[in-house]
Amino acid sequence: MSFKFLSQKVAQLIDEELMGASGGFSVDQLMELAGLSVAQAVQKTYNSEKYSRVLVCVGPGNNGGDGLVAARHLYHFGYKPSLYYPKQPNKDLYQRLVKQCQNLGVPVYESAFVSHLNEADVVIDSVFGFSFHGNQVREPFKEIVQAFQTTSLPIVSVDIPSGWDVEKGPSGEATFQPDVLVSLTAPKICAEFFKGKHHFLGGRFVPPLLAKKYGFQVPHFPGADQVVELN
Ligand SMILES: NC(=O)C1=CN([C@@H]2O[C@H](COP(=O)(O)OP(=O)(O)OC[C@H]3O[C@@H](n4cnc5c(N)ncnc54)[C@H](O)[C@@H]3O)[C@@H](O)[C@H]2O)[C@H](O)CC1
Ligand SMILES: [K+]
Repeated sequence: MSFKFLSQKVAQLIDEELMGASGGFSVDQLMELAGLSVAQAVQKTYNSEKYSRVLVCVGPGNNGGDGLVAARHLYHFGYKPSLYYPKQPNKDLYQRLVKQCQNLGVPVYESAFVSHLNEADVVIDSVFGFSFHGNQVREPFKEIVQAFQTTSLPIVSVDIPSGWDVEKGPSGEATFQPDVLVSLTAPKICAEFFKGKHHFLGGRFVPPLLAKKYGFQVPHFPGADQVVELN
């Protein structure tokens, strides 16, 4: 199936429509399904024996929220997740998601990123999603993206490899290639520059009429899977 890639603007419009009066979803619901997709993509790709230590890098927006949800599911899937969360917004939803992880004994780190990275087997990049803008990554996230540039660990990027231009792709200080990309709702234009091993589509919540309105199709997801691998 040929795949339509969404522009940043359309991705934001779809997000708003899904969470508006016509869509009826709450952000909690979409984030829960998005985060579950990410956890399932990790489980399908990385064996929890060999890749048990998962460092989830959490950004300041909803992309970060997806990572918080994924961390919780990965714990229940038998992984040993930890959170690197250097800038925790004062927002009820994120605070509840962190609390849910802390109740499972998931460690939450706010500094010494590289030392925690060296303790991990796989890294989840849930720093920035489709609202990233500008060609400079501001601290405290610059350090994370710079480490993504040089680490030999497998990286799983949620929706957008963080620091990439949402449309132009690798740019400036973010030219790393994640092993896995989990596009949510539909791939964004930058996904055309993805050269990693596995491209999954997650976010199994798009009504066909909404997809039709924005000119894309929802592919067949196998059984009860929350992700489908795109070729
Ligand atoms: N329907 C869906 O597809 C859903 C997608 N989800 C996820 O939500 C993100 C988009 O979330 P949003 O809160 O709009 O923004 P981001 O998380 O992408 O990050 C924006 C955040 O980052 C800051 N920022 C922007 N540019 C920079 C920069 N150059 N340097 C430093 N900081 C920057 C900005 O201030 C914001 O705070 C989407 O990608 C999906 O992952 C939902 O979870 C579920 C529904
Ligand atoms: K990301």
